[in-house]
Amino acid sequence: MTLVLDGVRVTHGATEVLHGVDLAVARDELLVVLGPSGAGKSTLLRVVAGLQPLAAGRVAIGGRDVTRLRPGRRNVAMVFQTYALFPHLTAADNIAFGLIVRDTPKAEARERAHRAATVVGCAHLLDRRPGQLSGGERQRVALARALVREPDVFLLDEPLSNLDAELRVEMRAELKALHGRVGGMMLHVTHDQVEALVLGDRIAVLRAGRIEQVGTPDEIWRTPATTFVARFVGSPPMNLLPADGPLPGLASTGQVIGVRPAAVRLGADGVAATVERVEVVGEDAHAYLRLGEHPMVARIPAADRPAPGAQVRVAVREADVHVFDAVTGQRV
Ligand SMILES: Nc1ncnc2c1ncn2[C@@H]1O[C@H](COP(=O)(O)OP(=O)(O)OP(=O)(O)O)[C@@H](O)[C@H]1O
Repeated sequence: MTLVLDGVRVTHGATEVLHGVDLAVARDELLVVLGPSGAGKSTLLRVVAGLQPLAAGRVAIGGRDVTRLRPGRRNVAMVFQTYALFPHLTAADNIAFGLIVRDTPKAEARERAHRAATVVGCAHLLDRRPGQLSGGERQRVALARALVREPDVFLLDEPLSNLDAELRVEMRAELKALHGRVGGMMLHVTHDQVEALVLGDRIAVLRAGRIEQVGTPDEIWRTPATTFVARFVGSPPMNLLPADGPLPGLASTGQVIGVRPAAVRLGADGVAATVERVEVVGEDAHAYLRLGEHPMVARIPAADRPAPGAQVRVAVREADVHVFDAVTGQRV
């Protein structure tokens, strides 16, 4: 079972929002679509769900061309950012709803709803209505509702974004564990790079309707294909400097060098820099430096941080340098 998008183009009037997207999701793969707001992530999910007409291209699930199939005939289930639960129905009825409308006998629907709720850890909440549930509990009910239909593809549209930070981290881990238990193809959309790195078997980075890179979290992190990916994944973002800038000899003219903040070393040797400001984030500090006209940020242990205004020296190991083409932004 695979999901394949082939040359998918979507237009809204004169605006093209997906420019010929090719993407394949393997059997039992959790693929995260990562990109900034407006990149076309939700549109991509809607394409798979059958909610979005295509200007060109095709969608196949398990070798079957579903491009022209109605949403109800595709065997996909979507979990929305807002959960979209029916407020007047209990959790049990919300979960069973998709089965009931497909004429599943009531007793069987209840039984399957209970099983799905047990898998996601909300079996004790089945008699409550959405208004009596917390955000995280609603999230579980929405997941159970998707799960109960045993879909070929799960589509998750920023399902964690309405949760507070602590719960988001907890549900993120649970979602990954859930996928480990139930398998199936999951397409999970987020603009949160940490979520993508933690959750994804692979990540597709989407920018302005085009896929910039598809790879494992490790590949995306270690070998970003473009300057966009390099800066979008990582916080603070990767430093980019011209090859003939303050750290010469690391690349050729016409190239850009990239250095992750954690790879910037402050010490006795190297290029002179001024500390403009310092942010302390728990054990870490982000030192915002200026090397002549070029800004640079270093991530260092908070205990070693210099004072604002201090003069420091900056060194970078060659092995830590990423090189990109200055014009195309592509990795060299
Ligand atoms: N019905 C529409 N008519 C015109 N433009 C639209 C329509 N729906 C979406 N768009 C545009 O298509 C682009 C992609 O939207 P989409 O919602 O897919 O982005 P996204 O990456 O999911 O963003 P976000 O993270 O903010 O939800 C945006 O520029 C948006 O303004």
